[in-house]
Amino acid sequence: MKVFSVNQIRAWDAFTIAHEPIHSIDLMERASVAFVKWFCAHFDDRCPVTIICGMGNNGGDGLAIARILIQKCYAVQVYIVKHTEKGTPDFAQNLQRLHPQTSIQWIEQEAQIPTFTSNSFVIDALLGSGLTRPATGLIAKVIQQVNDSEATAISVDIASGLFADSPNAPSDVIIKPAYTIAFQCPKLAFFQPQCAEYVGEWHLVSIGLSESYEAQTPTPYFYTTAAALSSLTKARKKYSHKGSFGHALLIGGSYGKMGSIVLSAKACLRSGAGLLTVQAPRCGYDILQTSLPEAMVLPDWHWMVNTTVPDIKPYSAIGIGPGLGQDPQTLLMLKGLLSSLTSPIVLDADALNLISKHPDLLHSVPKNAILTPHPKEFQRLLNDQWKDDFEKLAMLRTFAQKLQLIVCLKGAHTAIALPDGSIHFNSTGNPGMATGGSGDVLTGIITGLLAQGMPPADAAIFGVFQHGNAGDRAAQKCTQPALIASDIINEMGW
Ligand SMILES: NC(=O)C1=CN([C@@H]2O[C@H](COP(=O)(O)OP(=O)(O)OC[C@H]3O[C@@H](n4cnc5c(N)ncnc54)[C@H](O)[C@@H]3O)[C@@H](O)[C@H]2O)[C@@H](O)CC1
Ligand SMILES: Nc1ncnc2c1ncn2[C@@H]1O[C@H](COP(=O)(O)OP(=O)(O)O)[C@@H](O)[C@H]1O
Ligand SMILES: [K+]
Repeated sequence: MKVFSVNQIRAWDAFTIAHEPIHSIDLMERASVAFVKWFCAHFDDRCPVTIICGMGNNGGDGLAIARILIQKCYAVQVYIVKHTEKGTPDFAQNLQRLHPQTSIQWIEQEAQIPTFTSNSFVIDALLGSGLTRPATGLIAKVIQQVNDSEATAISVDIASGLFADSPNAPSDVIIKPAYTIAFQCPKLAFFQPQCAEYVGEWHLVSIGLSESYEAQTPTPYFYTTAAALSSLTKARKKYSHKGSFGHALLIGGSYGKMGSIVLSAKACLRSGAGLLTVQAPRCGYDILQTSLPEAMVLPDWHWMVNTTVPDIKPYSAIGIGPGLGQDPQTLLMLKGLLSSLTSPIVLDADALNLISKHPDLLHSVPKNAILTPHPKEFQRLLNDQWKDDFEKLAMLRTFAQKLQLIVCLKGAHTAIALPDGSIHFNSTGNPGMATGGSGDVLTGIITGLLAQGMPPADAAIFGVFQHGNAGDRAAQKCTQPALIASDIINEMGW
């Protein structure tokens, strides 16, 4: 799914209005009906609903939502903040459409701001994607009052005061909703850690905007959905054999850190690789052979760390990094490996940290190599610091484009930057996965997919998605706090 900027979303609305064709007031109705459908499916009519409206189209949505909820027997109180003389035409029309007996209160001064009770829902329709400056004055006071209350806030399209495509200042006043119900497509802000408390749990509702506009309008940003990946899962042919599914090589582990490479190795096999060889220091030989009899082991002559450049001819993909350590001899091995590469590679953890310490190495990383840093590792690779998450994203994009690499910046909504300048935000995964070893599992999965011949960009996007999916299934079984990396492996399968 494409992620559009506010300007593109506005053009998308206009395109739909002109080409469907549909009146803008009817499009607003469609949006409001979609919001109410979501709301009624989640909350019954026992709790009072307060709707706070601005005078733009977001406020117009709020008024239409009020009308539809009243028809459905919800107890609704409407407040309108008079922040301008004249509302938009669709706001005005929806105000007219409200039943004369609807309880409407205009807020023209601070004393008219209500207190919001803890058992109520506050539907936030003050400001939407038309935000041009931070919220101030009366609107900011209303937002503050909502945030100070214990009411459950639900934002229409986007939290009031939150910029969709650019960073807010830390002092900006923004609704902190429990939920955001966004129309048609997510906003860039939904994927930024710094916006988390201003987004809450977000859901998309379709309002039937033009499919042809979506298809023909370019954007660097995408949101990965299961539907978009369905063509990547292929049934195995009846006469296929282990040689049909590639031979992966994983290099990692060091004394005290053998668990990492064991986790990667298990995940690699579960991703469907036909054969797996693990190169590890000799101290890991018994550990690997015992814990994972399905894998072959290539013991390094060194007892504690990896030092030997492997003969890479037999392997269709290589993954290096989990538990690797940063011994000077390991560094030499990594240098040798990078200079002899012919197959696709995943670089993770200490392989990335070694490259950070020896930045010249970055230039021997081949095109389309997949790097899987968490934010700290990425910051070390960049040797630079970002001001905010939007700048981090821009830096990620430039880095991947300039070096022609695939970079999976891990975390909630892992951002996968491709050499073509696109960024793909993941839609699966949960905070239960914030536990040691989860990243090692991902390295194994992507290496296994590469070994089977999946193109690197697909392997990164599909692997990250399936890793999160398995993590979600695991969390459902054992709860997020109890989840450990092995549970992700046990839930793998697609
Ligand atoms: N046909 C459409 O365009 C549709 C629009 N929809 C709704 O329309 C919203 C966007 O509507 P608008 O573009 O009218 O934008 P808003 O409803 O966000 O209102 C912005 C208006 O307030 C002013 N404003 C901006 N920042 C302000 C601030 N900090 N303090 C006070 N006033 C401020 C702007 O100058 C503008 O006039 C979407 O978020 C969505 O809720 C939906 O109804 C779907 C269809
Ligand atoms: N809050 C979260 N939501 C979703 N996924 C998460 C979250 N925290 C961590 N993860 C995922 O778990 C993995 C953690 O990787 P990493 O930090 O490298 O861990 P480790 O080095 O311990 O293996 C990444 O794939 C990341 O996307
Ligand atoms: K809003």
